Amino acid sequence: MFLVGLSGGIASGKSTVVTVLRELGCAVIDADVIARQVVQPHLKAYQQIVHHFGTEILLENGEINREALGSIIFSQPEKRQLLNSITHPEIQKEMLKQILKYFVLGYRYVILDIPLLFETNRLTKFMKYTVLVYCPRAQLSRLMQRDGLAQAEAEARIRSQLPLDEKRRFATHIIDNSGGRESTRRQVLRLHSHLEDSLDFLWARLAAGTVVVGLGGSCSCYWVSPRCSLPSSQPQQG
Ligand SMILES: CC(C)(COP(=O)(O)OP(=O)(O)OC[C@H]1O[C@@H](n2cnc3c(N)ncnc32)[C@H](O)[C@@H]1O)[C@@H](O)C(=O)NCCC(=O)NCCS
Ligand SMILES: Nc1ncnc2c1ncn2[C@@H]1O[C@H](COP(=O)(O)OP(=O)(O)OP(=O)(O)O)[C@@H](O)[C@H]1O
Repeated sequence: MFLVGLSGGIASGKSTVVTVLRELGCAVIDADVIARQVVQPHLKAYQQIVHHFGTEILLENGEINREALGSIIFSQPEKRQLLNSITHPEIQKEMLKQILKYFVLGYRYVILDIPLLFETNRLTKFMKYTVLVYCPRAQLSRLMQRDGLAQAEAEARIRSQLPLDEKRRFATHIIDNSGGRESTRRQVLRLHSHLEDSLDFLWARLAAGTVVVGLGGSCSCYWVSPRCSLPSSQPQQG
């Protein structure tokens, strides 16, 4: 199995791209969703956040007030680093669990939607491909419209991340989401064909097979070969 990192800037269109990839049957792990799960009350990250940011960032029901926490961290870089240092290790642990789940299910590749993939660049070395969803000109207006933010607030959020033009340098593939949704969809279809055609998953399987063959003898060869010959990205039965 190989990993594909998908990233972009805030409101650059990652979720829009992921929706198409999911329709095509791809396995996608969404770091934003996991980031919400790991701060549920009574989990370790939640307790650390309350300890450092105080009970002022809680809603009446005890959950984290994301709007209040967002206002703090997008205007104060040192608080943002603090929040990242609390949440990112928990997010990465959960991502690893989900990757293993898809591996066991037989997926040939998994797409990891990670907004800060290029900022926390130690993750990129695990990715076979890195895809950037790019739309520098439309980003600000889409962000303001989607989240109902004033221009200054939206600009602060964009500034809290590496500029899209710098991220371009790290990406193996670019999806330009500056135009209409149909143009983006066509680019996603091309990316999907490329991933489906990729034989990189074979190396991991052959390596795993070699180890099993070495350990277990001839029946392990049978375990390796049928899976290698199946073309679909979908989980393979049996
Ligand atoms: C600050 C929080 C509470 C705001 O929550 P909210 O529901 O308003 O936004 P949401 O989580 O949907 O994030 C929206 C986008 O903001 C950007 N963003 C989120 N956190 C960060 C951050 N620490 N630094 C820079 N950009 C960020 C990303 O582009 C993300 O896609 C939340 O984003 C959070 O807990 N962030 C820290 C965890 C994190 O780094 N998440 C990003 C995925 S690794
Ligand atoms: N090609 C497009 N044309 C017009 N609007 C678009 C296009 N792509 C995305 N949008 C809109 O722009 C906004 C941001 O897109 P989306 O939510 O997919 O970005 P995102 O990168 O997942 O954002 P975030 O990381 O901040 O959650 C949404 O309101 C979406 O409907």
